[in-house]
Amino acid sequence: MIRIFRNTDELSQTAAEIFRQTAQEAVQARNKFTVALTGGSSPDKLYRLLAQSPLREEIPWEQTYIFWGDERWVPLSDERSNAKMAFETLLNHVPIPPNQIYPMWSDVPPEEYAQQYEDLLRDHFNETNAGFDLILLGMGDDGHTASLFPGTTVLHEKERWVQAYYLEPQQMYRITLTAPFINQANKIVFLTYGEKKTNALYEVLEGEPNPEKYPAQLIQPPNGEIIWLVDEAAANRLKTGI
Ligand SMILES: O=C1O[C@H](COP(=O)(O)O)[C@@H](O)[C@H](O)[C@H]1O
Repeated sequence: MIRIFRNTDELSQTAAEIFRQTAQEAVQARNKFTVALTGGSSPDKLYRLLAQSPLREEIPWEQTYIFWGDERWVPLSDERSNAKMAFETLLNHVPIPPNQIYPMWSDVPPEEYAQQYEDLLRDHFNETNAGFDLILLGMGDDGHTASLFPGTTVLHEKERWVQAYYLEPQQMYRITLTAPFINQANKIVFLTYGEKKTNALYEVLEGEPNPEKYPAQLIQPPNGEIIWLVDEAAANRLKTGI
């Protein structure tokens, strides 16, 4: 499903509403809500909304478990850290038990840590016997999502849930959930806005299949729901929904 908004306020408000509703439904069904956060700049407004009344009081934070879809391999104090941004805008302001928040740390070698994070996820989901209730994703101007960048070997991963690799153009390690694992989620919500994303959004949603160049095309949950929340600027070249 693609939903197009006039501005980022309306888009973020809808994303916050989906978050609230999904959390409440998951807790009702399993007494637990498990979500993977996205990094980058796109979720900033959403996170701030979730931390404010009335949504703050309506979300079952005590039963919420927070993971990340990807991370830049930097310490939590680094401005580029996806987790730092989420703590500052959201997690420091809501009553989630700290032991239910799982940032991707950078204090052991990245490949080793990727395996540890995968083990953590496998333990978590073995207990509940369910996939993520919700994965939030952004999309870069180049069509990457999470840390699934164009032309990288992680795009071909079939078995692993989490992988780390050196991203040469950015001269840094990245750690990311893999596409097959993301696709096991019950619900995936993309937040995509701004005219810089117009071309990539068109290619991902309506262009020829080419996930090597536009990795967000890999995100197609066979059993889950996928919702693209986009603004008019990003949707400018789309035929669908306009
Ligand atoms: O590097 C990243 O970029 C994408 C997109 O970021 P945005 O600033 O365009 O929203 C983001 O989804 C990902 O988590 C992040 O690591």
